[in-house]
This record gives sequence, structure tokens and C-alpha cells, in this order.
Amino acid sequence: MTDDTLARYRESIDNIDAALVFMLAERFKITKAVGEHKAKTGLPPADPNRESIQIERLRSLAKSANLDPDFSEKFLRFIIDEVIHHHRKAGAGMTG
Ligand SMILES: O=C(O)C(=O)C[C@]1(C(=O)O)C=C[C@@H](O)C=C1
Repeated sequence: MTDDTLARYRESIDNIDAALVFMLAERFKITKAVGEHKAKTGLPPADPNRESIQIERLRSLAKSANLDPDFSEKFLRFIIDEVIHHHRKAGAGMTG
């Protein structure tokens, strides 16, 4: 039996997932440039002060959007940790 309601919900979920992938691809495109800039200028891969500002901002945005701020922080942390990992590789001259 086909469930049209569920199929419609899933269509929307698939669109949102696609948008997330495109947004993440754009974010990683720009953080790649940041990593190269940092490697070239000798800046450290991680900037904990900047991270604190980003996390506070995202937590506040999450609250106004009715999204769990702890989840939002974990999500951003996960992404930033991956970016730092890329930055470290760029700093060591190991891209890819
Ligand atoms: O803004 C920077 O300095 C970055 O390298 C980008 C970024 C991020 O992904 O947002 C990643 C690592 C830093 O610790 C802080 C922020």
C-alpha cells in the first residue's frame, strides 16, 4: 500500500537533505581557502575564541528557531573539528 502523506513528507526531507549537502559543500569550499591562508601566513589551525563566539551565536539562533541548542552546538562542533583536521593537513602540506 502506498502512503501518499509519508511520501510527501519524505520528498520534503530529501530536498532539505540536498540543501544541507550543498550548504556544507560551500562551507568546506571556503574553509579550504581559510586553511590555505592560515598555512601560508603561519596562523594556527584552530581559533578557540572565534569558536566560542560562533557557538554562542548558533545556540542563540537555535533557541529562537525552536531547535535544541545543545544539538546545534554538537553539530557545529562536529563540523569545526573536521575543518581543523583539514587545516592541520594543509599546514603539514598534505592536502586531499
Ligand atoms: O575562522 C577560522 O579561523 C576558521 O578556521 C574556520 C573555523 C570554522 O570552521 O568555522 C574553523 C576553525 C577555527 O577554530 C574557527 C572557525
